[in-house]
Order: sequence, then C-alpha cells, then structure tokens
Amino acid sequence: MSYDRVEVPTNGSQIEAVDGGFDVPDDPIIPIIHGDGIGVDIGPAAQKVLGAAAEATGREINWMRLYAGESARERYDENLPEDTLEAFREFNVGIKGPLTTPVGAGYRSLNVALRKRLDLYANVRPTYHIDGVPSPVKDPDAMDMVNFRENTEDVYAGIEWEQGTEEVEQVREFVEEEMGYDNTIHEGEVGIGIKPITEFGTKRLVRRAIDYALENDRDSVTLIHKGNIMKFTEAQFRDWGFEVANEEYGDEVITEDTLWEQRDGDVPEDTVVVNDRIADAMLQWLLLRPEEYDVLAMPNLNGDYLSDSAGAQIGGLGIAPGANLGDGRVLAEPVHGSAPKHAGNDEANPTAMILSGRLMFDQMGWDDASQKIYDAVEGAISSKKVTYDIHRQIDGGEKLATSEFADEIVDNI
Ligand SMILES: NC(=O)C1=CN([C@@H]2O[C@H](COP(=O)(O)OP(=O)(O)OC[C@H]3O[C@@H](n4cnc5c(N)ncnc54)[C@H](OP(=O)(O)O)[C@@H]3O)[C@@H](O)[C@H]2O)C=CC1
Ligand SMILES: O=C(O)CCC(=O)C(=O)O
Ligand SMILES: [Mg+2]
Repeated sequence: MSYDRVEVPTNGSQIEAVDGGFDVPDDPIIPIIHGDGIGVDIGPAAQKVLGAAAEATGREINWMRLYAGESARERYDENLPEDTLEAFREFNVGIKGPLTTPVGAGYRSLNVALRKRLDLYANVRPTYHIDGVPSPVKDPDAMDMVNFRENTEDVYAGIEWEQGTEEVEQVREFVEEEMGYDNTIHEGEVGIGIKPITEFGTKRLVRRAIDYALENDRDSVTLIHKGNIMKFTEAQFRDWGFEVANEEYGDEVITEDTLWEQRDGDVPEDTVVVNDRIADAMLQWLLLRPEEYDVLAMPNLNGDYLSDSAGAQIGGLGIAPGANLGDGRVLAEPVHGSAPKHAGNDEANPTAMILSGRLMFDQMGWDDASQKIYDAVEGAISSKKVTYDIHRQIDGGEKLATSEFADEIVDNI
C-alpha cells in the first residue's frame, strides 16, 4: 500500500489478523495517533511507556505516526485523511489519543467516524481499581466491570436535521401527517434526530460481551437499556440481546428469569447469567452495589454516559482506559476526550492512554508486557509521584508533569 503523507517504518513487520485473533511478530509496526488537545502530551508519554514495556519483554514496537483532527488539518488540510483509515485497515492493530469535536456547528465526531469507517463495533471500557488511586467511594475495589458499548449506531449514527431548515420541516410533516404523530412535537422551531438500533448491530455486540464473559470467567452480562420509554429501540436491544443468550449459547448461559423460575436461584458452575437493568437505576447500582455487576452491554449513548460515571469511581477520566474492537481489528483509545484547558501544558494524566495500550497488548497476546505496565503504573502511583488530577485528591505526594510521570512509570518497568 502506498501512502500520501505517512511514513511507514522501514523496520518491523505487520500484525496479521487470523481466525478471530492476531499473528503478532516481535517487531510489529503499530499505528498511533497522538490526538488533539492533551493528545500532544499524553500521546508521546504513552508511546514511551508502551515501547519500554515491549522492550522489557524482548520485543520492539515500530511506531507509525498517523494523523487526524488538528494534526491532519496541518498536513492534509482535512480532518480524517484516507491515509489514516487505510493504514489502520492495513496494520489492523493501533492506538489513538482523543480527538476534539466541536459542539453544535462544525464537523461531526472524528472518533465516531473512525469507529464506523473501520467497523470497530464494540467499545470495550474496563473499570477496575488500581491500588493507591484515590476514589470518592468507600470501596473502589468493589468495582471490576467491563463495559461493552455498541459503537456504530444509536443517536451517534448522525442522522439529524437542523432547526430552521427545509429538511427538518419535511421530516416533521412526514412524522405528523404520514406516521400519525399529530400534536406530538411542539409548535415552533425544532431539531430532529433518528435513533437506529438494529438486530445486526445489537447481536454482534452482545455476542462479543458474552464471549468475553465466558473466556474470562466472568459471572454475568447485564444488558442496560431504557426500554420502558424507548420501546422499539432500547427495549428491542434488550430483546435481541436475550435472543442471542437463549439461542446461541446452550447451557453456557442462563437468564436471570430462568433462575428465578427455578426458585433455588443457584447458578450452575461456569455458567454466565444474562440479566437486564434499566439505565437510570443502573447508575445508582454502580455506586451502591458495584460488586453485583460484571460485564455490561449497552447501546451507544448509555455506554458513553456510563463509562465516564464508572471511571469517576476508580480515580477519574485520567485513569479510565478503552479499546474499540472489530473483527480482526483493534483501535485502543482512552475514555476521556481532549481536555482542551490542559492542552500542551505537560500536566494531563497519561495513565488512561497507557492502560488503553495495555488493552491493545492483551488483544495481541502480549500478556507479560501488559502485566508489566499494570505493575509499573501501580508502583508509580503508590509512591505518590502523580499527575495533578491524582495529586489534588491525596495528602502529600509529589506532583509530576505528564512527561515526568511517564518516566516514573518507565523506571518502574
Ligand atoms: N474518544 C475521544 O476522542 C473523545 C473526545 N472527546 C472530545 O473532547 C473534547 C473535550 O471534552 P470534555 O467534555 O471536556 O471531556 P474530557 O474528557 O476531554 O475532559 C473533561 C475533564 O476530565 C478531566 N480529564 C480528562 N482527561 C484527563 C486526563 N488525561 N488527565 C487528567 N484529567 C483529565 C479534566 O478535568 P479537570 O479539568 O477538572 O481536571 C477535564 O477537564 C470535546 O471536543 C469532546 O467531543 C470527548 C470524549 C472522548
Ligand atoms: O467523539 C467525541 O468527541 C466524543 C465521544 C465520546 O465522548 C466517547 O466516545 O466517549
Ligand atoms: Mg464519552
């Protein structure tokens, strides 16, 4: 493949996607987007730590810089160049920092565009507590969840019409007059959006969540929806989710309803329980009884809200990692955004992006390098040498810059 403005490393080899996994050489070429805002600080920091963990386990990462957002506007005069998409398609496994999306007018989310264009349909966001990280809750270790968020549809599909346009009035007329929703929309200006939830999108996401639960000895998968209100989208997500559980997994999975019918309520060994919860109530259980929840599966918007909220319980957005998964493709990225007010100040916490790299290593089968990163992050934080976000929540300690904190982690590897 030839690229317009991307330098492909001359050393290193390609990670191949094979049989639902990856064939990973010891010198892989890995694409990376540093990202907008704090991406200029945390991107290089994460690259350094991940490179050091690879080296410490006898490997070498050959980084391939890719561009999106501001860095792409500078080089290509566009937000999401074809080079970037093609390189992720060719090299299969990569990592990105955050990309800014303007509120209201302006271009649509480049993060969402990358997920959709690369068909990275599952946004996986584990929420676990690392020793020494301060938390606003009494028992942060009670939370050990993995959030599977549908990544390609729901209100993030981007089908909406702006107030004051001819199009929005056409949609209003169609909805009111042809679809029978007369007197449902208030008079005056309106903006209208569409929320598609498909059987295809739901089932592949729920399948991925159940497979993960089975492969990782997890006890349950909870489908999180607002199906009491949105009956044909969110409730349908739940119904299709249960269909997958009931029809595709045999004895490996049992639904909560079946358990209740059996009355003794005992879960057979090695069986994953699939249940569902309504999204607003779930946000209270996250705080009150997190130990009862394990793997969560949900539509796009619920997953976006829930992952930031859960992240707060284990130390905040500076810590919370994530990865976008497709079939034979991985693009790791932190939960947080570009935090513009900290951009370029060398102060943001790189941990979320570093732990996202850990998720990427897990997908590559680099369990030893992944463990090294976990231990080194834990070591750095427990010595109380931390970035500002953690420092302000603890007594004493030393406040480090992003780059210094990355060096501290490298020293712990
Ligand atoms: N996947 C992506 O690329 C995402 C992109 N975005 C985009 O990012 C932009 C900003 O979004 P916003 O809503 O402000 O959310 P952000 O996640 O960017 O930041 C919100 C706040 O969280 C804290 N925070 C976030 N990341 C870190 C970090 N690494 N270290 C320390 N503190 C951190 C900061 O809090 P404090 O200042 O209080 O310390 C920050 O001001 C928007 O354009 C949005 O669309 C948002 C989410 C995901
Ligand atoms: O794309 C964006 O700008 C925000 C997306 C977001 O908040 C997320 O994916 O968690
Ligand atoms: Mg978000």
